Amino acid sequence: MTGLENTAGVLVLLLAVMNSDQFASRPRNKGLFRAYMREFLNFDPPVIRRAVMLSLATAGMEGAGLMLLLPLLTLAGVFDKEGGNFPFGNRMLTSLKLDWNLENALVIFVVLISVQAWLVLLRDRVTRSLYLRFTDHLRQRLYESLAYSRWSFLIGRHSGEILNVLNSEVQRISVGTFFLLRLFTLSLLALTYLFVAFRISATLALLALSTGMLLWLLLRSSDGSSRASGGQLGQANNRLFTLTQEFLSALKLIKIHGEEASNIRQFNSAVTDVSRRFLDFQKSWTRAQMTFRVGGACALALLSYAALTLMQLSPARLLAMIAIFAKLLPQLSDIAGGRQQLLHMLPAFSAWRDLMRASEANRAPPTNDATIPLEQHIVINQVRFQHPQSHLTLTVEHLKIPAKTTTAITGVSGSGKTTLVDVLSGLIAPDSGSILVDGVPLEQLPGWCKSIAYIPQETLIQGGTLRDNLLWGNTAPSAAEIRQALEQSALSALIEKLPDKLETHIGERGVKLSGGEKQRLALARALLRKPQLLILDEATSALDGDNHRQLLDTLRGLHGNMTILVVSHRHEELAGLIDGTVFMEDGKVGPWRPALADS
Ligand SMILES: Nc1ncnc2c1ncn2[C@@H]1O[C@H](COP(=O)(O)OP(=O)(O)OP(=O)(O)O)[C@@H](O)[C@H]1O
Repeated sequence: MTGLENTAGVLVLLLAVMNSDQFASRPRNKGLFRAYMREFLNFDPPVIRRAVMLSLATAGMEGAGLMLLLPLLTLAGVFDKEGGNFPFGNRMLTSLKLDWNLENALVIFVVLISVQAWLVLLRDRVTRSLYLRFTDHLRQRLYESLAYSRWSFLIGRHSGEILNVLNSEVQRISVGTFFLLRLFTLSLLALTYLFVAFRISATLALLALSTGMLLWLLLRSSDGSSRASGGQLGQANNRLFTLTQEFLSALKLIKIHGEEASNIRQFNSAVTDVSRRFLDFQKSWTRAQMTFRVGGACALALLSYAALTLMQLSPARLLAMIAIFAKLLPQLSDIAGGRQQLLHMLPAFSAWRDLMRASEANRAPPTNDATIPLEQHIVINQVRFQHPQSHLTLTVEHLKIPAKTTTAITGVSGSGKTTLVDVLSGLIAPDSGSILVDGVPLEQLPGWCKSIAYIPQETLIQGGTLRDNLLWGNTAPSAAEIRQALEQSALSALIEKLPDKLETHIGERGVKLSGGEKQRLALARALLRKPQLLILDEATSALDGDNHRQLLDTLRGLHGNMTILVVSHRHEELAGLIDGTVFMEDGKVGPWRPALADS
């Protein structure tokens, strides 16, 4: 960072946290706030610098406008010469070589206000786009980090939690950042007013400042509750997202079991909880502002009294002071409120940072686009793997799967078939042992996942058209390639019958397709990848007789073109299709046995 950026950063930091000892008194707050500021200041230093400059300029113009106020009133004949004797305002007029008359002073006043309005417009545009882009940046950084993190890390997190951080927590950071920028602007303006007040009457300004500090100290008590309610709001949002996510994924089951009412109850309670947490904070926030305003009004009355009776301030100066304090008070109350908003936002930033750190610490090794050919065999030696908190240990002494064969992986439910496939495809790194593709260790093959097509039991079908689904995850296949994939997966006849052909919309998650059609669509999409290794993980088990037979016919057609693994606990149905079998029991993986010997 340049010196100027540092200065800008320090300015933001100083002014945003006017009462920084409050943060200092809570080390976690302080550390979190620093981390947040670092993230923000490193985001786009030139634009932050511009926003700081514009805020300084608008505050300067506001100050100049105020300084002109009293000479103007004197010229207008409202006050006598003494009341209007303000060197700065007078100097401003004389330095412009203008006659000291009302018309010129009014023109300058209008010009000052117009320039200020223009600067405010520029400042607001810059700051608004700044905080919105910062929000996007946080969201995109986290998304990218999650996308590149290890599978083992992702499956350990509830998707509701991830959704909550990506959506509502980042949104709360956005609101906090808006208040940070506002706090900065307001603080500058408040300083400007105080500066002008000092020029009018230093004693009175000092008195006002001390009263303001007193009010400020009074409000410190609500800081802790702001922070705490921010944390509680985060938890309530987390529950809401988790429930929503679970509801959506279990929709069919909920309907079949008639569990709508209990789900609605849970959801309603989560929604009310979020509102309650939010209202709790709003209450303390508005209470803080009200305290400031009422206290401020009392202080203003006392100060006016003191100024008139004890200090014998001229009416002109007194009027100017009242005008300044009347402007200053709402600003101070907004500053106090803004601080509460920042404290309230910190737990959201903490949630974002924790998830970000965890996913970065679990970053998967990089992959590349080069397809790895599989010409000879996949060999697994002495592999061991245990899922966290699982009773099952996957154990492979030695397994050799010949290339271009079709192999059935069989075993009872829970014997570890999917785990074996995850290890084979590089999704899970084993605790020990080696996996060799044509003799090369998997760790040296960053493009291995690009050579694999995987079809799970629960196929991923997206909304949109048939074509959208075919192209998902595939880089621009030609029309001939699409035709061939559709032929191979026995989908051509169906598509021919549809009026919109490949442009037919299949509804959300493909609800307009049957289970078998979805599986064949998934197979066509998989074939478009031109995989070296095709894995079907119980992909046929949910299909009825016809669809099942059709899919097996398709696999028969692919036999010998690529290495195929069919995970199934009904391997007898694969007779005549497979070259070999791997049997699993309680996590132990047997050798590859030729199909003949198996039967
Ligand atoms: N994400 C996970 N986290 C923790 N443990 C897991 C996870 N996935 C699987 N396991 C453990 O591994 C065991 C085997 O699961 P796996 O899915 O590999 O078996 P499977 O043979 O494919 O079962 P099925 O035929 O029912 O699909 C499970 O019983 C569970 O203990």
